[in-house]
Amino acid sequence: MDGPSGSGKSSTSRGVASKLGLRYLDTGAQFRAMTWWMLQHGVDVDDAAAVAAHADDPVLVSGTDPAAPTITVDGTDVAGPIRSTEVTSAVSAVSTVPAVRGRLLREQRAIIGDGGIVVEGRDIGTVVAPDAAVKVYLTADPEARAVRRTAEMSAGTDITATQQDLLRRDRIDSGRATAPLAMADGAHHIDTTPFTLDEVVDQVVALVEEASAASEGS
Ligand SMILES: Nc1ncnc2c1ncn2[C@@H]1O[C@H](COP(=O)(O)OP(=O)(O)O)[C@@H](O)[C@H]1O
Ligand SMILES: Nc1ccn([C@H]2C[C@H](O)[C@@H](COP(=O)(O)OP(=O)(O)O)O2)c(=O)n1
Repeated sequence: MDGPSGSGKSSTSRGVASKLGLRYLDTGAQFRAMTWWMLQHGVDVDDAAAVAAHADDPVLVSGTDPAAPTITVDGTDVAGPIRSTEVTSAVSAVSTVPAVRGRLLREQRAIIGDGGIVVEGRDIGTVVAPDAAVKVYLTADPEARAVRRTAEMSAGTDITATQQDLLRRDRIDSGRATAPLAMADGAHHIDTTPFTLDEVVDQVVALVEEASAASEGS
């Protein structure tokens, strides 16, 4: 499941995984955890060489229960801190560093290798798991994405500023040389703007059921 920020990847992926009894991996949380570690250790996130030099230092553990996903860095629970505005502002820069992507790619494939999982991010269908049984690319209008994100934040958060940050990250995530955000070959595109979360979950569950019926029939 790929798509830009606020398109509904996390909530849809968790809903689909829960309904189908699958595991769940939020790769954005892994990039955020790497970014949190860099900021904690005073690494200049705009210095790609400095970030690359520390790419293998943090120890990340991702819990894959869709009802209660977890993430720790060096044994510390960082589920809250990785959503801070500081991490959100810095995460696209850290995500452009090939050493960071390479390290996380290895860990993502190891987790996926255990089978039965919904994985969400920016490059899952294109790079991490191009042979996935079902690939989904979610989008939503920028206004809808900003309204959804702002609703999650504390009262008084400015929708215009949130939308500007989403669009800034879209530009970096889509324009980077390594594994840019892009729709994978064979992906199903769902524009979630007019649909409720439950409707999108049902659409994706139907795609998975169709794919599994087709593979049993072949
Ligand atoms: N189809 C939808 N309609 C309305 N709100 C949605 C929909 N899908 C997700 N949301 C809400 O939008 C917000 C952002 O969704 P999220 O799943 O975190 O997006 P992403 O992982 O793509 O950034 C969440 O508060 C979520 O509950
Ligand atoms: N597979 C991935 C997942 C996320 N990233 C990067 C790009 C995103 O701006 C950040 C954060 O991702 P995340 O999915 O947490 O972002 P949102 O919650 O949608 O705002 O990580 C990536 O480069 N590749």
